[in-house]
Amino acid sequence: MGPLTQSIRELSANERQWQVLNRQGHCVVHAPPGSGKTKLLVTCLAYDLFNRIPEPHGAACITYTTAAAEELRRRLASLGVSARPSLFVGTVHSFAINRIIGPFAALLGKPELVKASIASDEQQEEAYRLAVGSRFGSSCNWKEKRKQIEFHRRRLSTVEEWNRGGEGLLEACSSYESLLRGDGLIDFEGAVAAAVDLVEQHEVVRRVLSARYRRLYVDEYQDLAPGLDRLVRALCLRPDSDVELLAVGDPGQAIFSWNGARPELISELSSLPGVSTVHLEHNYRCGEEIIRASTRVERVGRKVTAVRGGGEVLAVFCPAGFTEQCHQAAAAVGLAHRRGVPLHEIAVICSMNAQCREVAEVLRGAGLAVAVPGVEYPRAPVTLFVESCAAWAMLGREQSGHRLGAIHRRWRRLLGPTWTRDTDVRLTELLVGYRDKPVTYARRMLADLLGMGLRRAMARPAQSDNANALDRMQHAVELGALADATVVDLASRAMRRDRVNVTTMSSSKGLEFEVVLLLGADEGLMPYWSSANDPAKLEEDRRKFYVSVTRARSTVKIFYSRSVATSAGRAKPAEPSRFLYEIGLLHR
Ligand SMILES: Nc1ncnc2c1ncn2[C@@H]1O[C@H](COP(=O)(O)OP(=O)(O)OP(=O)(O)O)[C@@H](O)[C@H]1O
Repeated sequence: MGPLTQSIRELSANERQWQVLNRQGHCVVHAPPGSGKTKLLVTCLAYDLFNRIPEPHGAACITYTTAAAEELRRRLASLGVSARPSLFVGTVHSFAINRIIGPFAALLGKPELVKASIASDEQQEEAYRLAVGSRFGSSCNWKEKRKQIEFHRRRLSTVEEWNRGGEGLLEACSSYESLLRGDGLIDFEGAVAAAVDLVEQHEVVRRVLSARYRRLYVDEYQDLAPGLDRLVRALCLRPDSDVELLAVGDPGQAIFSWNGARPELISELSSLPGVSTVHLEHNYRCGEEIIRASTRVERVGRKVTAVRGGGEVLAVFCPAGFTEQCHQAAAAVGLAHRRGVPLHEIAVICSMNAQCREVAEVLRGAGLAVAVPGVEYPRAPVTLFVESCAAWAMLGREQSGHRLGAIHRRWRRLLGPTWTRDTDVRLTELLVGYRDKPVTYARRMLADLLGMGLRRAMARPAQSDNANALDRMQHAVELGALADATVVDLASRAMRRDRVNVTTMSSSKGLEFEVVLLLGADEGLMPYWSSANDPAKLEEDRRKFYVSVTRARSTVKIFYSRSVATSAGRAKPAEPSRFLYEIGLLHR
């Protein structure tokens, strides 16, 4: 039986998933953790492409982060879906830039958009500093103002909302955008806003997109800012555009409202005429006890039924502080591993990147292999490409799940106009060559790829984000934490095999592990100091805790110290996290 048939057969055993596979018209799926949202979305897309969307038509599948998009592509490939020009799988930014602005801006007489390059982090920082300084004076905390401005830009706020946000904010935003425009630049927020405008204002854009992408699939709807919601409404819910929508999400896992997301949009979407709603309730991932404990923390109040029995949730007190938590976590990893749990089935989750680095150091010191995705270098298309090259080269297609065809397509996208067929041949020869060499360092492989045209391609302005990620990867493999890493190490990062995953609570979203070790469960970190008096932020921290706990299949250990480290590094007494009481592990 092929993998798609197998997946469809599994869905058929669940009445509600089956209903979604056979839906007619727009459908919104609300579903708790582990209930198969992603599996359902990907299986529906694969099934529809084979059975309901004849070529040359296609579909668009949109999610929030590059890592989530990568996971969707991987799962689609494993179901036998191959690329077609009218199939888009990626982030909302990428859809806005490559599938809306790229094809339509010139046609509609917007030369400034056609020529604009994506601003690098440094260029954005410089423009924000200048714009905020000129409106609020140089003594103003420009980073704080930048956060506020970005929030409103992602929200596509109205003038009233901007004004409610604070005096002068909208002016500073206009001057930021005009500084970028003056330099021929645009940022992701600007690109999404421009794309929304093109789709909403121009019937021709809606008609062409509707013909090309017959169906639209959206993952993690609760985390997407209004920009995507506006695109969805314009493409799916207006009389002159008839793209069929399948959206999945969970307001109980919304953790990006601080960033402009509006989790209530998925419920609003559900209530629209012509949109059917399905609530999933079986959790296939977590043992029964984990579901019972986590349900005490979340506030959505829905029914979740366990498919698996067992599961354990424990608290571990480490009175000597966070460093002791790291050592205890290393011991817990060792114990689980000795009991037969592979290292990649163990996650150590912290609230901040700095803690991830600290615990990663301790784990490495204990002789454990560690993956800290996104901390040593960002997960961008180019760094994921390098990892997948290593995986294919060292492990082959069957074992790695990475296909040469997909690697070539990414290579072609990255090289852009500098790509030639010959570069595909050279890339293949290079990768095949590593298999015969005894040990090749990751820095050598990166140097080879850079020399084969990657460096030159990164000089294009549109690649500035990739270029930045690649610089950080280069630094990590030449001088940083990965200086001794080999191509095999890079391969296992792509596979996430045989190494403990260290990740932040936010980045743990969408992942699943046998064992989860959650560190830093003290007031001040969980929830954050700044959330304690802000009900909305407190709820978001609670949801992050809920997301982290529900990553585990069988064991969750939560570490606390009754103290937190100050910025000066001193231990300050703190209460255990209130979530430890709510989940039922501590009692007052
Ligand atoms: N009908 C099914 N039969 C068997 N297993 C299933 C079924 N549906 C989902 N699963 C399994 O449940 C697990 C969770 O699925 P998936 O990752 O798609 O859930 P999710 O809802 O996206 O989770 P989360 O929101 O927590 O990230 C996976 O291991 C998946 O294979």
